[in-house]
Amino acid sequence: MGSPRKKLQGLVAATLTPMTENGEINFSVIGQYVDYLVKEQGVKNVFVNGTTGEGLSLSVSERRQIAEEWVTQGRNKLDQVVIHVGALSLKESQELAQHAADIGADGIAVIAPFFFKPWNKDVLINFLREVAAAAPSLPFYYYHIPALTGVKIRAEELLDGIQDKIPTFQGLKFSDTDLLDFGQCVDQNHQRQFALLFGVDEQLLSGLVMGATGAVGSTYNYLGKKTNQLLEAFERKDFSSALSYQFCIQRFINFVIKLGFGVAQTKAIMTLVSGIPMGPPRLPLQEATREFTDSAAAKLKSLDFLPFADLKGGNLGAYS
Ligand SMILES: CC(=O)N[C@H](C=O)[C@@H](O)[C@H](O)[C@H](O)CO
Ligand SMILES: CC(=O)C(=O)O
Repeated sequence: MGSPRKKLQGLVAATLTPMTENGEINFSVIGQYVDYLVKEQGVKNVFVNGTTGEGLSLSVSERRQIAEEWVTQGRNKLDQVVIHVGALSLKESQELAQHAADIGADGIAVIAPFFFKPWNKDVLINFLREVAAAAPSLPFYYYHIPALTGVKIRAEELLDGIQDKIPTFQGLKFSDTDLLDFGQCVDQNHQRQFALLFGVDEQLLSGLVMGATGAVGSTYNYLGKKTNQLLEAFERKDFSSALSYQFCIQRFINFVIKLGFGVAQTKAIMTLVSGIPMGPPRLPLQEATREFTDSAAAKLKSLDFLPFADLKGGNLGAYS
């Protein structure tokens, strides 16, 4: 603690919370899950107990145990384990923040409270500051997801001068499609001290062009390898290949969105692709149907069998 930390970069998988058929947390597969992400997907950072992890549907005790399991199983395997500690109760959020520090997590993230909502930037910052102060040694990330929280305070406004108020502020997880707002976050991050992590997987390439320093998302659980190829192509300025990868990812996400896509469906896809049972989601989410899983499986298969070279003659011709 206290030593300068490595900046959070590259892909960060928003982890699912494995559950048994009885709706209990299935801690026994988290070790396997870590190995799968690292070895099969090339993903070495995780974001635990967020949207994808059904964090807001879990008890505080469950959240603590899950965080602990990821930190323990991830030791010497993962680069960073960031714990989402947002809650409607400031007290619970502080408890989780302190717990994350105690167990040796690498950072904490917080969403805006979404029942009684902060209606301006100052109120939101006051709330975030109180949580961050409960873990003064841990990097703090704001998790901007206005479509789910209903808190639409712009991220670029929040970022302006934030380190004076929250000294541990280290960055942002930006889960919104407003590239003006995101671009203005990047623009004011002159010293590049913050991690600006893009959170809309189907639009990652746009986020990268706009200056994202990394990405957090649900699809990196099972499309991490493919997305890493996108990142590599972008790094070497091979934008034609980067776009091919993005389109391939979009074809899949577009397909499942039309069938109805959320955390329950992500659990079904991950179970299918990784072989690790993620189980059903917790109410109010409903388990994915067999029909969904079969269609998603067929789509994944067809995309994997389509080599990127074959795309060149088609709609990507103009870019190659
Ligand atoms: C609302 C939501 O869950 N967003 C996730 C992260 O923020 C994304 O990773 C999406 O699941 C992904 O972009 C697919 O739409
Ligand atoms: C996508 C993401 O970051 C989350 O599930 O919280």
